[in-house]
Amino acid sequence: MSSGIEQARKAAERLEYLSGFGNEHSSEAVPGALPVGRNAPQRAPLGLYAEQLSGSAFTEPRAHNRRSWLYRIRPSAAHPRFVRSDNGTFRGAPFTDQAPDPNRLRWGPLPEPPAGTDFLAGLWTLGGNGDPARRSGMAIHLYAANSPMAERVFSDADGELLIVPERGGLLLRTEFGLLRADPGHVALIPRGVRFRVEPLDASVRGYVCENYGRPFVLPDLGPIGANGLANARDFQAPVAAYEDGGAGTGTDGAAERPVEVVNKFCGNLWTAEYDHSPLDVVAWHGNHVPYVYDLRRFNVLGSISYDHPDPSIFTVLTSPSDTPGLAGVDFVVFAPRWLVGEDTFRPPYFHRNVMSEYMGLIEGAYDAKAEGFVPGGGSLHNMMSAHGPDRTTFDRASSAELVPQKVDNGLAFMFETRWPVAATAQAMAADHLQGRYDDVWQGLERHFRP
Ligand SMILES: O=C(O)Cc1cc(O)ccc1O
Ligand SMILES: [Fe+2]
Repeated sequence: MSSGIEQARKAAERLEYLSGFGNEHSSEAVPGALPVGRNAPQRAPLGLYAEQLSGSAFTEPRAHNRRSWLYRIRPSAAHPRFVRSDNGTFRGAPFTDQAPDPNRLRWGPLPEPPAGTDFLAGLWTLGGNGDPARRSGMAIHLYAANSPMAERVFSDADGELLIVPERGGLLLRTEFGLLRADPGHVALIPRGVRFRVEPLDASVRGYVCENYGRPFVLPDLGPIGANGLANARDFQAPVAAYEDGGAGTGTDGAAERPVEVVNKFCGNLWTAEYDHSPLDVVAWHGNHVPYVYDLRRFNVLGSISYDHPDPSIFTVLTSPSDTPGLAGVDFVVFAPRWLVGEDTFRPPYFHRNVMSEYMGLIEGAYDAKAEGFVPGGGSLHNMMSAHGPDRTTFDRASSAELVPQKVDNGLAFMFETRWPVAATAQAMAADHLQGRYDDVWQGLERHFRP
């Protein structure tokens, strides 16, 4: 095992977390670092600089207002000029490489990248919609990496990042502290928050939803009641931890080393070389914070009589738009559950949807597809494209004996967005784009006997 992985695993052992979604959390890595009773005392404790990070306009209603106060060794303003750097395979909206494609598309997993590829270099954009300069829309990325972001840090001004590991665990070192995300967990890095990723395994892979729109929140529960779906207390925010010096330093007074800070801004990467790590926040409080969530804690609800409910019942997080019920993007999980519907076609039904659906698979299989939809791969069923069970699944489910059935052989998810997803040129040219996806719906025979 490489010493990088060993170090990351050691740091990821027994992490402490703060529990709850959207809370006013607070944390200090050094006792007394957090000011009491005010945000900006004349002199912040311990010689720290006070700084606000605003994730919403100052004046947004309380229910949507997001900001955190950070108490740091250097103010974020102390940085040199950013210059454009190569975007590589990490692309931003507007996605105009290709005309948006109405066809059903499916990809296999990303190939293993060259040795020395870190999370940032390993990001590969499949497509998206909207415009980060308008703070609306989303992008779908995959990542494959095998190296730590050793001396570099990333932040995304364009949106928040929902990271969905599929293979291998990640240690996320953020301005707010450390998070661990293994396959089956998701991690969220809010807009503008600086972080580094260190793999906990030799080769890591997964998905990222970049949400340019309003921050993800828990969906309303309506008649479901006060509990269910993703429970707020299962979201975990980090406790304060800081680097004093270069990236990876944790001790007081270590020599400051240069750190490359990469910022994604309106679709492009910009880089500046700092003379210290910007992960130097000793204490913080607020509600604009990163978090992790274990998808296995999702409380799956469904039909206990008949029919297959719409998958909105599986929404973990939603990014609302100005139209009630119409999400910029929903994050939906298909977690282990019982199917008991009587006289019901139990797998996902055939349908055409005004919303666009990107699906990925974290492990196992998905109950609408017998084969070809594999962990690390993904499918895109764009606005109004006809999709549903493949032929094998249709035949099987149409004649299955309807005893109670546990679906527990996989963990799939969906990024469902209000606008069509335009794929990037690299996604349409990729070797791992499956050429004959349409065939899964071939041979669905005519059974009509009037
Ligand atoms: O597999 C899909 O296409 C996603 C999906 C799942 C489901 O249970 C119902 C509708 C739907 O679009
Ligand atoms: Fe669908």
